[in-house]
Amino acid sequence: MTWLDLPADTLFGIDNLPYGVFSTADDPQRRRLGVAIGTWVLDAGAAARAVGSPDPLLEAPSLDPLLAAGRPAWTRVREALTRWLSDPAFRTVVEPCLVPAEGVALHLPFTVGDYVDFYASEHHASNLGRIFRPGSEPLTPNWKHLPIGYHGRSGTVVVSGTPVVRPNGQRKAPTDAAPTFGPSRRLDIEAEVGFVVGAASELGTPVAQEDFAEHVFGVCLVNDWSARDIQAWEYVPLGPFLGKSFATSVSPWIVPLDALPAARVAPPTRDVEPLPYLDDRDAKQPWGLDLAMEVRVNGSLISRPPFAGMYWTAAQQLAHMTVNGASVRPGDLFASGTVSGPDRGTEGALIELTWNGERPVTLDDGTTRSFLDDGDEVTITATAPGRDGGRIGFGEVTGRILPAR
Ligand SMILES: O=C(O)/C=C/C(=O)CC(=O)CC(=O)O
Ligand SMILES: [Ca+2]
Ligand SMILES: [Mg+2]
Repeated sequence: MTWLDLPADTLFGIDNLPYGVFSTADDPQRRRLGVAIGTWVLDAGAAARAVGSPDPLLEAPSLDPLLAAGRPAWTRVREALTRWLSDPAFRTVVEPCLVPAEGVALHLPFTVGDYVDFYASEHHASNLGRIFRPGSEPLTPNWKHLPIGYHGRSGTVVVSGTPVVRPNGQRKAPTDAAPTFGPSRRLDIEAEVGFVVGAASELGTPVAQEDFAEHVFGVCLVNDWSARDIQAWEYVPLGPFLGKSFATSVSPWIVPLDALPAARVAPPTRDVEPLPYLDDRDAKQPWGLDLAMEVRVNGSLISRPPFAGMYWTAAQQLAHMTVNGASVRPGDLFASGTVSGPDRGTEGALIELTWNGERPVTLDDGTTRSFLDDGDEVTITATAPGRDGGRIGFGEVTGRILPAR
């Protein structure tokens, strides 16, 4: 229980406490570490000072030092924040450190290190296989043996709200004789879940699945904007490149893994036996997570992707990403891959929802979309089960398309 007067159905209750970085209109240059609670942002550094235990990890203008500090520090800081917001004895000193959330600007909360994007939804992978590689098996022979991924461009990871300029590039439809250059005509979204690495691992030493929570700090939402025409022409044989590197949007609030015990679920049954380092069948609690996502274009709900059905978990992805000895560093971000369910209306990308443009979606204003128009605003939200029947909110990742330059 918190001494704040929060509605029972708040998505930012005391069992969530996601971390972000904010500034206020009267001091726009000063970035501060904040924690979302109800309709407020707690200035975490100021609160620590107010209770008489200033904390350098909370004074930084980003989450970087906290991420690097590792699991014991994450536990200590979360326990302290919970105590300050629960124990009425702290109310008079902590309450002045609450800032109304509607008035703050939210920034990219950490320095993004390496960025990896996976491909973990069987439904998405099968759909894209059918669309991109008609006549072949939808799933490639490796798909159920390893979590397929690629390294993306961390420098173009942007915070929610950043406009996305339509990319120019080479486009070539299978029927075109030669490629042409110009603005993408098939600009798409990918609704994904991102995992933020905190504690580094050692070069040469893989991170086993059971050590997932020692290294991963928290979870955010990701929109992996994708120019399908550029992608389809460029991706053979090395994979996505300019069709995805122009921008990747992330939500500003990082929900700690510690907020998600009630969200953990068993992943779907795998029909191919995984190699030992990927096997999670005996794990006490594998890392399936029951996030209910929603995708809106200009406010119209177009899809509800279910994260619980992802074939590969984030713990398997981290184990795979490091099994060759590659290390991870604070701020590394890896995304799940597009979250698509088996049913119509649960696909995480327009290319699937509209089946390559053949069946456009109708928005609430009566207009239709195969892919995104200039001016369109895409917003992805998610919630997960929380304590005592409550829900954990992830906030949103949103972005509006600007015309090509
Ligand atoms: O199947 C392909 O050739 C391409 C697939 C993608 O575009 C997907 C990708 O970025 C990974 C994902 O989000 O699942
Ligand atoms: Ca993707
Ligand atoms: Mg991208």
